[in-house]
Amino acid sequence: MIKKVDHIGIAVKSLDGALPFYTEVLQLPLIGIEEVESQKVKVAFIKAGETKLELLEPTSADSPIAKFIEKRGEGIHHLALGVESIEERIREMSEKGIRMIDEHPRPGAGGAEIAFMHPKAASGVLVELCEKKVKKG
Ligand SMILES: C[C@H](C(=O)O)C(=O)SCCNC(=O)CCNC(=O)[C@H](O)C(C)(C)COP(=O)(O)OP(=O)(O)OC[C@H]1O[C@@H](n2cnc3c(N)ncnc32)[C@H](O)[C@@H]1OP(=O)(O)O
Ligand SMILES: [Co+2]
Repeated sequence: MIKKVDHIGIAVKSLDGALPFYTEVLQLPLIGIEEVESQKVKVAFIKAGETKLELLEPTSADSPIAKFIEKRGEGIHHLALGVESIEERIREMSEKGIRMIDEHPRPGAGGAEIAFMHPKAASGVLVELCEKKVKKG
């Protein structure tokens, strides 16, 4: 069911302010930066050995990241688990009575499909299911 920890999401006020610690101090490679409009975030993926760090900057005041930072300050935001057949995984979770934020996958960064579970279902951890769609052809 779960292939790996795909990434750890970290809420930051600004990518410019947060990136140097990871890329210069820790010397971790920056994979890329992209905006995910539907989630109102700009994200920077950083390679960290077998997994990735995802720094998330809010792109509007009503971004979930802006709300999170307002309430809790910068810090670890979510845990993203790599899965296959994300639609089936969501169905499985719902059948197990797990409270899902997303009943259907939504577009995520890097062409992934993502779906969030409610933090209450996972002892206060926001868990993201993430399926990397392999580009055909
Ligand atoms: C694109 C990219 C990608 O990977 O592809 C991404 O990751 S996008 C990443 C950004 N997108 C998302 O996060 C989308 C999913 N998130 C959401 O739908 C929402 O942020 C949410 C439902 C988790 C929380 O919404 P909210 O803050 O308005 O709701 P509430 O304030 O009522 O929060 C409900 C309860 O969850 C808690 N809570 C809120 N956010 C978190 C969090 N990140 N981790 C753990 N607990 C959390 C609150 O403290 C509260 O607990 P208590 O009741 O005890 O106070
Ligand atoms: Co994520």
